[in-house]
Amino acid sequence: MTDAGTEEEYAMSTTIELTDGAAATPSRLVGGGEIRCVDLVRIFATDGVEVQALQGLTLTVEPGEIVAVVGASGSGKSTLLTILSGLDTPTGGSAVVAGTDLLTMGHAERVRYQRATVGFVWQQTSRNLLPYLTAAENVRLPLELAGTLPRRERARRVTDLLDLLEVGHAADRRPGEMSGGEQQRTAIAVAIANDPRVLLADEPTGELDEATSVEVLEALRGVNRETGVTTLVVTHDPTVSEHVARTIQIRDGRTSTETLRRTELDEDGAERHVAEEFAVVDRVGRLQLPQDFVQALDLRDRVRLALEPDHVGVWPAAQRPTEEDR
Ligand SMILES: Nc1ncnc2c1ncn2[C@@H]1O[C@H](COP(=O)(O)OP(=O)(O)OP(=O)(O)O)[C@@H](O)[C@H]1O
Repeated sequence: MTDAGTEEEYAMSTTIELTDGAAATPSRLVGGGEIRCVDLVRIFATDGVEVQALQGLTLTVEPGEIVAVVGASGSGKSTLLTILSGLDTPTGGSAVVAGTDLLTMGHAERVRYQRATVGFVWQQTSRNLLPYLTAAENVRLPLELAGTLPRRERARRVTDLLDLLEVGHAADRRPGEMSGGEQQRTAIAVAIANDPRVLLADEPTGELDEATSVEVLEALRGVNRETGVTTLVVTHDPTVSEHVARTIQIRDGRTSTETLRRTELDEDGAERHVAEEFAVVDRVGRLQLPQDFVQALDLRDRVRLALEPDHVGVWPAAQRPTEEDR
């Protein structure tokens, strides 16, 4: 057998163990970023039992981007958002948002971070708005607390924000007198009142019906486009990917795959929506295959691998690839 033959034989018979979830870091994501988490770990210990809610999660969101993080129940979405909002501290790894290191910030910096750097929209409409204040008063409150905008400009700012979120008609209504969608759109106005650099939304459509959810997701997208605020939406709803250019899947406390959407013009000048799926590769080369790929080929335990000049082939271990496959 020639040397080349030996190499080919080696490539053909290489197998990898399919472990349950590999850490994730596409190399293009290891740059700067307005939100940057690297190998983020959060371990909860209750009654002597440890739960690893985040198991080395890596993700970067560039300034001005809107990104959705999607995952099943228990995958670590809320844990991630709670850390990014400064309400919880990770066990390990690093998390930097708008230049603030979330692992080392002190009390005063944390308060400043939560008041000025990030805005939040939570799932429970009741958590976002004070029930005894009108929509306009709710939006005005963070402006008064911050005190950065001159008093005479606050009323104009409130009107502009309510108009941007298309809830100007509800300015004098209390949350109990508004629909769920109107409440969440008002909540977005509250969250961006002080012009934060980053907007975080945790299941913002969780309590809404399908049509209203679309309305709220489009409102988030509109705000991102109009103001340039870097936006991270966390949800279990996979249809969110139709509303944002980048969706990151989270599985077992790690980012696993990404879907990128873009609009192209075909030869006739007509718009065509293209979605591409990427697996996320970490610094040591681990990647998670998408669950539907694993199921479609019944991949389990180990798979056959082959390195080709421009791609890597993956086959069920029992199947030998033909020249055509490769
Ligand atoms: N305070 C806590 N103490 C102990 N375990 C926790 C705590 N918070 C979260 N967990 C566990 O960490 C894991 C991730 O939880 P997390 O709430 O982040 O998931 P999620 O993706 O937001 O789920 P859901 O969509 O159901 O809200 C789960 O196994 C959960 O039980």
